[in-house]
Amino acid sequence: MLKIGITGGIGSGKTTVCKVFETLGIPVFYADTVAKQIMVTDQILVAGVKSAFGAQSYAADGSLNNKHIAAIVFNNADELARLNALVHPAVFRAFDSWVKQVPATVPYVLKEAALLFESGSYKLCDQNILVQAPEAVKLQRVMERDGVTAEQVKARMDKQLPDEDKIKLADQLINNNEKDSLIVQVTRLHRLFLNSIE
Ligand SMILES: CC(C)(COP(=O)(O)OP(=O)(O)OC[C@H]1O[C@@H](n2cnc3c(N)ncnc32)[C@H](O)[C@@H]1O)[C@@H](O)C(=O)NCCC(=O)NCCS
Ligand SMILES: Nc1ncnc2c1ncn2[C@@H]1O[C@H](COP(=O)(O)OP(=O)(O)OP(=O)(O)O)[C@@H](O)[C@H]1O
Repeated sequence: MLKIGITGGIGSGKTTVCKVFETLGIPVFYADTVAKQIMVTDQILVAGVKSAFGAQSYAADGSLNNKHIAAIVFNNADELARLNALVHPAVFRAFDSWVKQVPATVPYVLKEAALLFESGSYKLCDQNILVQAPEAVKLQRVMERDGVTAEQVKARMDKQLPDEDKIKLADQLINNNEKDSLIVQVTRLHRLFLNSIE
């Protein structure tokens, strides 16, 4: 079974692209979602996050206070590195366990991660896809989706590797702009991955 990494800057549309792969029966591991789940369920991680970012990192019902943590880490590179060092190893382990339960008949799986290249996890994948979109389109999409300001989105964009660097590490590109069809591009890659294992 092939492991295909898929990434893209904030608002590039990587989750949207993954939903198209899911309609073709391809299982997707959503690293960002899993990261947030284990930050609530893994008690060692919970203790680490509280110790690094304060007890306010969690609400009284135990849910994650995303806004509190985001306000700290996206304004301070050292704090972000501290959070990444706590969370990323646990996400790597969760992916390994997830892959083991995928039926052997499945030809390939996708690992969707915002920080695939930055975290080094792309090295453990057989191929990596970069989803691209123009900066202005990404900014507008996230502002509309999350109800946040341009400055808040830019603070995250600044913490991610620029597309010109990601392109050098990617094996496949998907253009998620207003003119290229996602379905056509996903179908082409799906055939390519199936052919590569025949
Ligand atoms: C800081 C947190 C609490 C903010 O939560 P929030 O609900 O606002 O954002 P969410 O997790 O949905 O992420 C939205 C987008 O923000 C960007 N982003 C998230 N974490 C990071 C990060 N560590 N570095 C750079 N960009 C990031 C990504 O583009 C991501 O797709 C959360 O993102 C988090 O716990 N991040 C650390 C874990 C992580 O690195 N996740 C991403 C890769 S596994
Ligand atoms: N081709 C498209 N046309 C119109 N809207 C789109 C398109 N692709 C994505 N969007 C919208 O843009 C927003 C961002 O897309 P999505 O959540 O898939 O991006 P993402 O790369 O996973 O973002 P993040 O890094 O924040 O997790 C969503 O509201 C989505 O519905």
